[in-house]
Amino acid sequence: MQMYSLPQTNPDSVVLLQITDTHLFANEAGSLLGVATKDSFHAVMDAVDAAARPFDAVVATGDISQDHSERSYQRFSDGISRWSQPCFWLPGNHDYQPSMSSVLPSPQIKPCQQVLAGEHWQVILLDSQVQGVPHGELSDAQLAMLDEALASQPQRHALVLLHHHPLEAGSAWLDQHKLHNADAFWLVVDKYPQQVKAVLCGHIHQELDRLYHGVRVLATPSTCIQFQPDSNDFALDKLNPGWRYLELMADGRVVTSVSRLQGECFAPQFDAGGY
Ligand SMILES: Nc1ncnc2c1ncn2[C@@H]1O[C@@H]2COP(=O)(O)O[C@H]2[C@H]1O
Ligand SMILES: [Fe+2]
Repeated sequence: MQMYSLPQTNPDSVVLLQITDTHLFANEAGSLLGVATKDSFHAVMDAVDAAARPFDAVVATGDISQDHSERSYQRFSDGISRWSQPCFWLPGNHDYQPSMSSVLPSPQIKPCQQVLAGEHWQVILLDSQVQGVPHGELSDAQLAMLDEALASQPQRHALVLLHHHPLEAGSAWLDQHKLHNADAFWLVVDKYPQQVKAVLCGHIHQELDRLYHGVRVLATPSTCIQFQPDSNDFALDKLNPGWRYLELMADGRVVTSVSRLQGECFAPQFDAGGY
């Protein structure tokens, strides 16, 4: 298990910026259902800069690329190089790990599964990808890694990151693409009820904040298209692209909020194709 230590710059908390489901293409004009994903990603980064809220690291929770290309990962890396903070990423169902790892080693993007975040927290990054299909599954090795990371740091609060949602989010079409062995995941998490404070996902392209097994499960809007909550059939939402801040407090609380681009922008075209 590769580990990285993120220094505590503020005595009260460590702040993470989550960016998810950028769905970038090699082609800079590449679009998903009419949304040019490079442009929406850059608009999100511009809005993060305009907000001027300090953060200690970026976490990217999968579907970084839409087309498997090395160029799309380079595009992500080039984009976030405007920031000096380190970035931790994990794969989603659309990612292609040989291309992802071709961007590494990068001075900014750290290939690690365990981040010791300041003095009080650890962030654990899981790979729930099953190559070629939209649903997720955690291998025995990933489950063992989660167990080991939690067992190794009993004094630290834990934030667990994975692409796929480990619960029913409420949309039948999306819930068939959830983490299929969620029960096995929760069996491990349930062994550490004092430690795991939150689970953070991407994949569902919508905001979610729900208590499950006594743990806060969070999901976050994509930087491109949004899926409509509680829709049993595939449906796009008109909400704007977004991102999330997570403030990991010394006492174990997670203070978190989602932000979105303002004004009318990046409206998807329902008949544009592209998936
Ligand atoms: N019209 C659709 N109906 C069902 N599934 C879809 C549709 N469009 C896309 N998907 C898949 O559902 C996945 C959910 O989010 P992803 O970004 O992983 O990518 C999506 C596609 O793989
Ligand atoms: Fe996605």
